[in-house]
Amino acid sequence: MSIRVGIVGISGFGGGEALRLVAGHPSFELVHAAGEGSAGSRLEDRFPGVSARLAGLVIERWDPATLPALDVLFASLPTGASAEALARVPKAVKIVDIGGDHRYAEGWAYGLADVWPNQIEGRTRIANPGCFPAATLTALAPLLADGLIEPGNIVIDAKTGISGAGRGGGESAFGFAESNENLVPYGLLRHTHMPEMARTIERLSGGSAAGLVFTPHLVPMTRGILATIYCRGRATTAQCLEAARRFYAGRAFVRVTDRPPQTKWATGSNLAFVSYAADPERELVIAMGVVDNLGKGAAGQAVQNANLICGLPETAGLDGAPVWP
Ligand SMILES: NC(=O)C1=CN([C@@H]2O[C@H](COP(=O)(O)OP(=O)(O)OC[C@H]3O[C@@H](n4cnc5c(N)ncnc54)[C@H](OP(=O)(O)O)[C@@H]3O)[C@@H](O)[C@H]2O)C=CC1
Ligand SMILES: CC(=O)N[C@@H](CCC(=O)OP(=O)(O)O)C(=O)O
Repeated sequence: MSIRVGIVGISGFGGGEALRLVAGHPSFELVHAAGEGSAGSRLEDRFPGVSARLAGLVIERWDPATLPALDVLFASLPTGASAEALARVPKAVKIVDIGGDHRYAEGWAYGLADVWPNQIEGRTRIANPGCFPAATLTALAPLLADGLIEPGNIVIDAKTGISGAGRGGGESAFGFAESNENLVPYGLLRHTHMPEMARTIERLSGGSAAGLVFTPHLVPMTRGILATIYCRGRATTAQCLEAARRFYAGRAFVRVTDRPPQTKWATGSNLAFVSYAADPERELVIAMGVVDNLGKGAAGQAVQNANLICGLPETAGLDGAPVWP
């Protein structure tokens, strides 16, 4: 069975990773690529290593009115650029939005695929989580589900690779000379991912109010996120690990590890690694979550979501090993 796929924003980092995953997917066939500045170029002009089968595909100017017949559209546009246009995509086309315009929007399922797969299956509009929420919420979900930490008292200290800012670059974008051998905090007290994380923490904890502090830092690496999360709770390390192993039993993409996870473990994959260290005497629980910002943080999770809504095995096209070293 061939599922006809389109990618809008294909020249960007998220779109490029979606291209890589779709090109290697056993059931997906890329039939449409779209963008703005890149419109008119062939895929091989932008991606010299693309397979001969896809090399000649021309990137179209993004216009929902001229879409060919598609089963699934991956949208990887700058946040703020997709809401109006995606509303004009025909209902028959399933959409996975990698950007931030539809998280908790009406009619859209929140695509935290390892936690709520059943709420994604059967839907046609999926909002992929942000990259920091993907790392953070995957680590916190088992603790919140078991009441092991207080949802009102959470401090998230996250580190991200530079590709998280996109090719176009967000407010945190720097050139090589500024980002190499440098460590840069940004978005303090007002990062756009805070409301998304707060809302999801409330869902995970059965409605208790979330209270969180979140500070992301840019580090000089291309990919990867490590979220180190400080919480209040009386659990032991063993209880936290056991809760996570139970919560993610049978789930393909979350690995619960005894030792603290490292960003390189996830590079190029849709994996998330979680681990915990806790001191009940001090009522301190440290949760750690690692993802590739372009994998579980973007295109990997998007393909997982597309698999779920297309009735495919969740792991289709995603079971390759990470890149090492
Ligand atoms: N980078 C990451 O790690 C993550 C990114 N995201 C989100 O994914 C989305 C894409 O991010 P990312 O790939 O990093 O960003 P990039 O800047 O790398 O790419 C965005 C792409 O969108 C295209 N584009 C911009 N404006 C328009 C428009 N008006 N119409 C059509 N195409 C347009 C551009 O294509 P062209 O070259 O043709 O102009 C560009 O290549 C964002 O919402 C981002 O927040 C989410 C999780 C992680
Ligand atoms: C390094 C860097 O700039 N990272 C981005 C996160 C990318 C992401 O997940 O963005 P959306 O939620 O908009 O999809 C940021 O902090 O805004």
